[in-house]
Amino acid sequence: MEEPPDSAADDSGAADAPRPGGTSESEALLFGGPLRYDTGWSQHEDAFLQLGFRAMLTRLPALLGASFRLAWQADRQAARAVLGAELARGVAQAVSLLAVNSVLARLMTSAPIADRLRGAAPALITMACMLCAAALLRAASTYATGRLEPKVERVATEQYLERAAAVELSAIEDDAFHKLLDTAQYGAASARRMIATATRVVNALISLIAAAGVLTVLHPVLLPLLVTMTLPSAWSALTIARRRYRSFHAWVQHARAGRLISGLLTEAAAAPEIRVHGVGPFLLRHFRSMSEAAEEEQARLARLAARTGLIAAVWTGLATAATYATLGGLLLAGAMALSVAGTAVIAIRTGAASLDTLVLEVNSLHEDALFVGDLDRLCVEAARRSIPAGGAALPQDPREIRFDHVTFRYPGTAGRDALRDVSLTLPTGKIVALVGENGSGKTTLVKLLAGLYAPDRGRILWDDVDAATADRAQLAERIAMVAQDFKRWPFTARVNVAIGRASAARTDERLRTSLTEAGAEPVVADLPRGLDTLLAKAFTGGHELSGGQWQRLGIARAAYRRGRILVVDEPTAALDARAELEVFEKIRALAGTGQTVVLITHRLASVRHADLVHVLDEGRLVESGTPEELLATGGVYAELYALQADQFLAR
Ligand SMILES: Nc1ncnc2c1ncn2[C@@H]1O[C@H](COP(=O)(O)OP(=O)(O)OP(=O)(O)O)[C@@H](O)[C@H]1O
Repeated sequence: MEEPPDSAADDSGAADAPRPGGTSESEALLFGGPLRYDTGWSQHEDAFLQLGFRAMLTRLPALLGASFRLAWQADRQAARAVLGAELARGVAQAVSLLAVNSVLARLMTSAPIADRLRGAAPALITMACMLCAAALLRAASTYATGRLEPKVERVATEQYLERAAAVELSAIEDDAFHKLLDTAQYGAASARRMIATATRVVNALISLIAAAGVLTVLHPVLLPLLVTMTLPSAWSALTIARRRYRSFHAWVQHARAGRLISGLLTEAAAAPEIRVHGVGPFLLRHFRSMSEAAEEEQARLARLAARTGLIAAVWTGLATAATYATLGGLLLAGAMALSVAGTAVIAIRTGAASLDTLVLEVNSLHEDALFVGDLDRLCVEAARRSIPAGGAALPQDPREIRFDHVTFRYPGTAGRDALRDVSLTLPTGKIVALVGENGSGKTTLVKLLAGLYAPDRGRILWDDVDAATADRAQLAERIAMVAQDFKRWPFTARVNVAIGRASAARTDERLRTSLTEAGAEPVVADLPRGLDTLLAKAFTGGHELSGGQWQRLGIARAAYRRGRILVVDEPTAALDARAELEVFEKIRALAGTGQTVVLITHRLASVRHADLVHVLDEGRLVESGTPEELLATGGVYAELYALQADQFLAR
């Protein structure tokens, strides 16, 4: 639906970014209201957009420097080759222009033609040599640029992915950060383009300096005329590029929503519901509506680009006429020799072409730099929001983990806290169950325990060490987690288990033990290629598992991790009764080996074996105790327990 602009000079108006003004009612329905176009980053954008032509030229050295730095980072040898070849090519072009001047001067004398030709021969030979050298240098530069470009893109993409993977979970869930991720993803492709553009800028700059130098020597009035001829295209290119960039930013979330809908239509997970519930036409309708809004914006940009281009063309025409009229005037007044006028025409044409190229390429460079700027901003923002490195060491064998008056609300959510003033202990080496109705805060509590979020108020203490000051890598090291929606990696069964500790060397023994601990051996035994079966149906040879089978692999993954604290969130939701019993047996056995188990489940019969139960209700801790104590007290736990038991007794 949308791609980044690829050239500032592209005046076709096929700009990619639609305008949110066209958001249709149906989209509003789909998204529960008009899409919110966050302006969190717009101050930066505006700063870029306010740049005029002069400011753009002033920024040129910095832009060229940035391109060169990128190239240097990616491949020093190729960067050196490109720069050297382009500089030498510019010099060759300048020398050949001077040679042209010399040829014309020799030819336009009153000497006999043979003498004139003989006189012009050295300059002609120089010119031919320079043209050959320029062609060779161009080939060298093309080869080196071709080698350099993909490397630059890879380095920039790696930078993007590395930073994105290192930020806190709260950043990944933040829509403003997502918008930045969206725009910054084009930074890598832009960085790639900047290399070729920068080489063209360097080249055009050198030939322009040569042409301008020659013109200034010929007649001082010629240089301003050359500049006047080129100003209109500069203005037009800059105006169009700025419009495109502004539009791109305004529409980036709309475009993401459009991609999301089209992705849903082809995604395997949504396929059954699309077919049974007939969701296809509904999604298609919204896709069309959103695309039409985007098309309107593209048409608007095309209309404006056409108008701007036309104004620039008229202006250029007038300036060109004025230039040639001036040349004619100078000739008529006898202020200029015919040979000089001939060289001037060639120099004006070369100079105008170079200036034109320069303006367009600087503009492209500037536009690409805006996207690379987005990537830079992402890096800065990601560094600000990255998971901190280092910190206090956690106790080797803590006696307990204590939540001390912990209050937490998800960032950006209005309404109630997910956890409110919760104080509880998780004794190590025991099975602790968290119980409560949907939305009571159980999953939130374990996410805080794992360091995925920090409390807004209160502390989480590992003995006496506050987790907020602790080394996060060490904290993560201690935790193994089977989340409710654990990732079903589209890799082999082997990798799906071993990814629990991706940094460890994979050993078959460790794999087998983990599979046994999770009761997942029969799952693997049933797979056509055992552990080497690809668990991604969309690929050749791929195989799909049932929900319960996946769940056992998920538990095997957590077992493989060997974290001191095992968090299992609804581990048996997809398991049949026999498998459920078996899994709880295994979990109990893990606690027997000294591992702490934090168990979240709605199956209260399974909670009976827990050493301690904490009951949450609307984010508050309402009861704590052993299952027997809680049953005896007759509180929330006893009530929920009785409700479930009644279902078996009721006829
Ligand atoms: N990522 C999130 N962003 C914003 N709010 C969230 C997020 N995850 C959960 N919540 C909200 O926090 C509250 C507690 O949710 P939580 O997932 O901790 O409940 P739970 O007890 O685990 O529920 P369940 O039994 O349904 O799994 C709910 O009101 C929920 O809407």
